[in-house]
Amino acid sequence: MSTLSSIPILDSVVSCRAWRNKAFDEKKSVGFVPTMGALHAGHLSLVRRSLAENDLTVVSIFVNPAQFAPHEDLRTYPRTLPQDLERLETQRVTVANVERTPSAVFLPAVPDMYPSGINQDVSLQKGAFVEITGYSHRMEGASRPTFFRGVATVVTKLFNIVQPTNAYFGQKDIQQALLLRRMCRDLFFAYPAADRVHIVPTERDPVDGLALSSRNVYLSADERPFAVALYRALQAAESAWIQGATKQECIAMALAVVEHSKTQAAAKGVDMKLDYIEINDSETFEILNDGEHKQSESLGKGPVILSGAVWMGKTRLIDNIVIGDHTSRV
Ligand SMILES: Nc1ncnc2c1ncn2[C@@H]1O[C@H](COP(=O)(O)OP(=O)(O)OP(=O)(O)O)[C@@H](O)[C@H]1O
Ligand SMILES: CC(C)(CO)[C@@H](O)C(=O)[O-]
Ligand code: BAL
Repeated sequence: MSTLSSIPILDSVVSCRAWRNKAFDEKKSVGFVPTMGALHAGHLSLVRRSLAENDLTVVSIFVNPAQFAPHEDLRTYPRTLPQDLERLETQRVTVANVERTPSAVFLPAVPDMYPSGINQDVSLQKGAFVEITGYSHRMEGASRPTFFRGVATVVTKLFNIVQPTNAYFGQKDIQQALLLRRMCRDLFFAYPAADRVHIVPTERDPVDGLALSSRNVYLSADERPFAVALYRALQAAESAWIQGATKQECIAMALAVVEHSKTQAAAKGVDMKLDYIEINDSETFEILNDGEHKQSESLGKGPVILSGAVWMGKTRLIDNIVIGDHTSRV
């Protein structure tokens, strides 16, 4: 155990297991917040939720090479460990007159997490990997075909090491959270059980509503004002949906908002490119048919996900709005 901060740092799988065994002995519940660091208020809202609901809270910081395709930004991904530790130290929640603060930070090294080694090229990978098939090819999976394999694999490892009672993920990465819930259900995880995988609402910039994201630091001052166009487009589609528009009409509304911002951005020399905007079923992630609109909820079909991704120059941002109650699922 290292002591770079007032919060104990567990810098190996062995030390994390020992920490967890002690918590088992003491019959303490453990909340877990997996992150890749560069912590912002979105991460901290997950931490506070865990503090409120568990005796102990552990946060992992691990930039997972397996979820980055070879052409993606693994090398430049923001790494801000000293600030991350400072931010975690400020988090506290009082429960029954007892103040809770984060109990430990798990900071494993890449060789510790990948004992057989790790190559970002899937065709060269060796060892055990986890795939959630049939549900990973739409939305983010369509644009990042190896992403969920990398996420499911590292989160399986993290869950096996930390063995959390509860785990917390952000709605910003809604498909990731729902797929991980499905993984826990399909593979009979006990720590956490599928219904202990919690989805926490997206924290947004208080001024314009941009979803907080570690990658926002890549945005230049010129790009930043246009980055919220995706959220505005999703909001436009949402209100059309609520008024009973067809799926195609909702998408058309959203595309018009993006087009408008794109033209304004281009006038300022900012390059903006839409990756996708879609409306998908929250269970299967299949794209909704044009005929399926808001009546799908009253027919008992449950919530739908309005989501998208946009490139602002070299930065890829995602966002979503869930229509209906996704917390009732799984
Ligand atoms: N704005 C946010 N509100 C709530 N949770 C969030 C937000 N942003 C990220 N999270 C959640 O924090 C956890 C860790 O995410 P991660 O460390 O990848 O940060 P990130 O901001 O999503 O980074 P990136 O820019 O790489 O997508 C995930 O469960 C993610 O969904
Ligand atoms: C869940 C996660 C920590 C796995 O590396 C990552 O995908 C993230 O931060 O969202
Ligand atoms: N929050 C998702 C992590 C990633 O984009 O790699």
